[in-house]
Amino acid sequence: MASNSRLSFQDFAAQTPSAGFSDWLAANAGPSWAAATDHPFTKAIGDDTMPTAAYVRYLIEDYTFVIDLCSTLGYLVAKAPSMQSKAKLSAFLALVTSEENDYFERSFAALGVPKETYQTAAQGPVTRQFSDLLLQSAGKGTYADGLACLLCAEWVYLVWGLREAQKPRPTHFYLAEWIDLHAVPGFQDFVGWLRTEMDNTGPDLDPAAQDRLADLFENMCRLEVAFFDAAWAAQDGK
Ligand SMILES: Cc1ncc(CO)c(N)n1
Repeated sequence: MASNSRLSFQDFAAQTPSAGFSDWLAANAGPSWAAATDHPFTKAIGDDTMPTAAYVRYLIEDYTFVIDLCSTLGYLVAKAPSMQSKAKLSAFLALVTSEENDYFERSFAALGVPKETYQTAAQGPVTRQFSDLLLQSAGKGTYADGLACLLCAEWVYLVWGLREAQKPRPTHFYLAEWIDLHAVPGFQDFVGWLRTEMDNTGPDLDPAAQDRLADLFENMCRLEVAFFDAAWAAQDGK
């Protein structure tokens, strides 16, 4: 929705007093939010119907994204206003650089992707846009700008992860563990904290800054969709 036709946070909060700033961001992103969280790629993970070539394409792109995600978290640790916020963000950074990195290494080994390939892969156009948006927002924007982008990326993954976690786990460990990484209580807590942090930060911003965050969040949703599409849509060809 263009910013001139969007429901302002003030009007949203007046209509829905129980909702927070993060609810406004997701509601504003409407169709893109739904397309990202319901993407067929995510359902194929849980249904164990993922074509191997599509998952390999996805994982190689995602590893380049995750490296940039770690840099983004570094920017946010620097900009976070309190020790508590720095602790939450750096704990997540520690997890991504250890447990999640280990997941990638084991998955690439199982899928026969050599180290040289995934460590030096050039980003495709969608991943580059995606990483640029995250890095620019967190690096050059305000703490709230970077937070809005990170919230979108992690919340989208929590929503599909929790939904797919209700199905029996796929047999391939790299599919099963990708669901669990995004559905375990620790990840639920982190996304819950991101929402609370956004809910505490957003309402005090001026309306122009609030609109900027809504644009960032919506653009992130669109890029999440494009990211899944890029791995998924090419599957017939390869
Ligand atoms: C594209 C993308 N978005 C979000 C996440 C969750 O960190 C991820 N791994 N990849």
